[in-house]
Amino acid sequence: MAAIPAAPTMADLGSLLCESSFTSSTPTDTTDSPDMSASSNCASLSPTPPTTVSPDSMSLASEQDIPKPDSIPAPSIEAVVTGNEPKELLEPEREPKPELDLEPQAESQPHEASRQSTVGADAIVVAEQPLPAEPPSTGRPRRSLNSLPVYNIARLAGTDVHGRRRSKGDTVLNKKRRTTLDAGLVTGADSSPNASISSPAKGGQPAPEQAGASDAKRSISILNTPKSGRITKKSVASPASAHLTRRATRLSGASVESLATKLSALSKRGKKAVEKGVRGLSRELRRLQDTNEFAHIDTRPVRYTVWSNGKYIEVNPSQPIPAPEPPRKKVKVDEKAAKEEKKTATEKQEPSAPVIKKPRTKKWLDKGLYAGQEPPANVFKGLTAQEKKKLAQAQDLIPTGKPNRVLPMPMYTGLRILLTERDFKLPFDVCSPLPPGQPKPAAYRTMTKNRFVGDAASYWKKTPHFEDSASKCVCTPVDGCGEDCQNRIMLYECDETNCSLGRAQCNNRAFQDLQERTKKGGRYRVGVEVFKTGDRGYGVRSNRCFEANQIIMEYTGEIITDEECERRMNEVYKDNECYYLMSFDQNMIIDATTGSIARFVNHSCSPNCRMIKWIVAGQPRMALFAGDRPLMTGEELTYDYNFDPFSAKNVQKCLCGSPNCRGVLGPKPKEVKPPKPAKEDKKKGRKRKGVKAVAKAATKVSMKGALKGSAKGAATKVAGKAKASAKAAPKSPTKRKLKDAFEFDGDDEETAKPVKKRKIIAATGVKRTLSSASLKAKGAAKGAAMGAAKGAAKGVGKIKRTMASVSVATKKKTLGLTVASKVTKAKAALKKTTAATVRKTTTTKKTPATTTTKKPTAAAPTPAAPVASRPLIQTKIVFPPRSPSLTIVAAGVTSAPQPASTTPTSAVAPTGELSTPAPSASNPGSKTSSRKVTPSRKVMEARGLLDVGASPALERLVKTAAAASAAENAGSGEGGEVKKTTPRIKVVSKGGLAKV
Ligand SMILES: C[S@@+](CC[C@H](N)C(=O)[O-])C[C@H]1O[C@@H](n2cnc3c(N)ncnc32)[C@H](O)[C@@H]1O
Repeated sequence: MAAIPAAPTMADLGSLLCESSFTSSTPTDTTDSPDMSASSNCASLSPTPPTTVSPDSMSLASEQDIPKPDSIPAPSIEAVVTGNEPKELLEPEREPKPELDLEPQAESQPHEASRQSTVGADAIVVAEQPLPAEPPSTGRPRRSLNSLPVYNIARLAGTDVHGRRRSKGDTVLNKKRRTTLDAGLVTGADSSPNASISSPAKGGQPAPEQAGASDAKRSISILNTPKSGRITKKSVASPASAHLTRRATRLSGASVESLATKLSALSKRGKKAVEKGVRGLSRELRRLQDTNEFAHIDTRPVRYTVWSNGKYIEVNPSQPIPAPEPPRKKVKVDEKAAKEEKKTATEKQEPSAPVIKKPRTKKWLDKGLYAGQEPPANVFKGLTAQEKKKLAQAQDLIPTGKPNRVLPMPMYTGLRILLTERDFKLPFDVCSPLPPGQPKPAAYRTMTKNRFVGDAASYWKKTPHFEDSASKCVCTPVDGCGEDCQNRIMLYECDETNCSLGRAQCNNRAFQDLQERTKKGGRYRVGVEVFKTGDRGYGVRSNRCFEANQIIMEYTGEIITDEECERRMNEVYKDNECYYLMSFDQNMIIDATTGSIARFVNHSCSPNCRMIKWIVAGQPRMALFAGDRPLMTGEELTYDYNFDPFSAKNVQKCLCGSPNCRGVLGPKPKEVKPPKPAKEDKKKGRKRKGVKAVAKAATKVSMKGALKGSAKGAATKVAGKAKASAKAAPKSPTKRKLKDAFEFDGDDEETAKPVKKRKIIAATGVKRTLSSASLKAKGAAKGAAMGAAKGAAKGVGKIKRTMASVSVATKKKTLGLTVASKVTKAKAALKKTTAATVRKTTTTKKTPATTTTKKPTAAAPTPAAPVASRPLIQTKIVFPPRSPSLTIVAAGVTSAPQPASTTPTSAVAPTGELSTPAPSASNPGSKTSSRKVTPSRKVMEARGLLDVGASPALERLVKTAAAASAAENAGSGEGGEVKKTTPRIKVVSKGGLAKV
């Protein structure tokens, strides 16, 4: 029978709709039931459009037994384009039982929703039950079947929303919407190939019908199953369901032909009918065609309608869908705890007395930043004598008694800052350590206190310092062991045994301060930390601020003898790259290989710290002190090693980076520049007027006289020696060995020889210099009237100045020698001193060294008796020969003074070199007073040693220096004007120790 494609057939529309808009909602699971998967289908899904609008079964029936469509009472399976079809378009309504709503699953397949919107309708495939065994013939001509209104234009156009059935309360739509098939529940039905909608086949339908029904079932199954889009392998594999599979694929994701395309395939009449319906839509509605609402896309979750064991179970739509419960965590509940909780909960529930909440009152800080720190009742308490003096003068600073509650100054430091007129720095007390995780040096044994090893202890006990440190200073509470404290000058720390002042008044207790500061520990109190430098291994930095001259940390280690040092160098440390050996005292060395972190302090040619040796309670101790300027947080701490490399191969390149870097770790080769400073000095001297100028001139004359006089030999010996070496150094440094270039005379006799030679040369030079100088000093011959001794003394003074030799920074009352290493000879020490002090010649008065009469030794130009004598002592010691590889860090440990913490000295050379300590007055408390033997003020003034009107402090200074020089001479056995001075002074002369 030929197909009549004139009118849109039911199958066409069904096909169209099935293809375009439906997702399956079959009660069966195609995967579970292969039969079912292939058992239902929309008849119209057949690729070939059926010839009739009736379902396939019908068409098949009509094809086979040619039943008249009219005679068909009801199709066994009817594809209905649901909606509110106009009655004239609809078949006489048959109540489908059950009804399978093929609800589009907009949620899961949005693209289908869009297709649906295009088509604008849902479709319901109704499986009518029971199906008649034989469709009764309606008697209607078959043609009339073509015009059966089996499609719903309104539905297609999407206007069925507003249709009658809905307005009449028809809930079909709702049912449809909420109908889906629960695969799980249908499983039972799935097991039966004829279950559910396959029931029509049960009726023993003829094979074709059965096949058609089965086909329809398959179609439905495919359409309705929620997994229709996911065709299982089984279904795909089945050739019978191949086309279904394709359909399903198209349904699930293939592009859909537009409505117009579909319509074009319709017959004329069908087209007209459809177009009529579409045209009938208002423009607004047409615009809304694509909306979900228009397209009846329900985005609500799909409820399920189930078929269970052949029964249709309708789910109550009003029943809310229970939200899927999250998997419960298994919590171990302690029963007891649970019971208690219950109890407390019930107790809480019991009505209790209403709690009245008190309004909170804010607590205000009413005393400023330093709340709780009341100002001291007595503002003078805790101040030094000098500070008290100042405060008494500065009435403004004395509190009125009315406490300042606004923003008080730091209670115990503010006044000090004001009194010392120091700039207030913010933040002054802030500790800023390095963050954690810094590289750390290899583990080493630390030692917080020095320990004598071997013979070192007995060596020490033999030294004069051991006894002398007990000598009391004569400071008064007014001075408070300031700069003039004899202990301070001698570098002996005050304590109860050698200082009559109490702790509060004495400012010469640096090591005690250090101990108090650090005993509680903590980074701020310690104030320093090791850090890794870029190119010099480890170093030490400050993590807080330090005042100028403040003690920072102690250099501790094992105190060993020179012999032991050598042994260690040769045996223990022979492979070491770094040595932590510090020349300490005569025949004593501190080995900090086991020691404090001070050993990591690096060298700088412009240091910001000093390493100074002190005698504390009769024990030698060494500590790092801040230089003459305060140290800021984060600065690397350095001091001048005055490094003794001992041989050329041990010379290390200096990487300190300072502008005046000497280039190598070692003493400064150009330390002494003989003529230039002298010329400058002379020029400066000529410019002076008044008393100073006269004194200058007198000095020149006296020098001349001294040179001519009988005492000239003695006076010029030392000066000449120094001059010689100074001259020799720059002359031909390349021709000489490094040692010589560095002015290391060595400890043995071999090295002593060249010194003598140089001395001779130098003496000539000095003569020349002096003679030329004296010639220029016209009219200064009055000085010749002075005695030979005086002349000699003055001559020495002049020589010293001319050759940039020793002078005293009298203005600051500090004097002494700079560093001298254990191997540095007296001459080297002398030159060093002169180099430091020559820059201060403008303020130089008279050198106390001039008190020496006949034969000033190398110590003569260094007036600070105890301090100056130390390097001399060292130089005279004959050290055993060292291994050439021996490298010792020889630090300048003996020269710098330790000024009062509140009154920092400023006697520092512009280059940052250490200043020389000032000698103090003779110690009246000492066993052997030097008062009797020191020249009187008048004598010194007459000799030009002291300016007229000089301060008593300066007078004391010069006296001490003079005494030291005299002692030097006395020790040398050559006699002198001053025979004895303070018993602490021990000088060495020609290899012998002598107590003066
Ligand atoms: C006492 S140690 C100082 C701590 C050492 N940086 C360390 O890491 O252990 C002395 C050695 O440090 C090095 N050093 C110190 N200061 C230096 C500088 N300015 N330039 C080059 N090397 C320096 C030298 O190797 C020297 O022998």
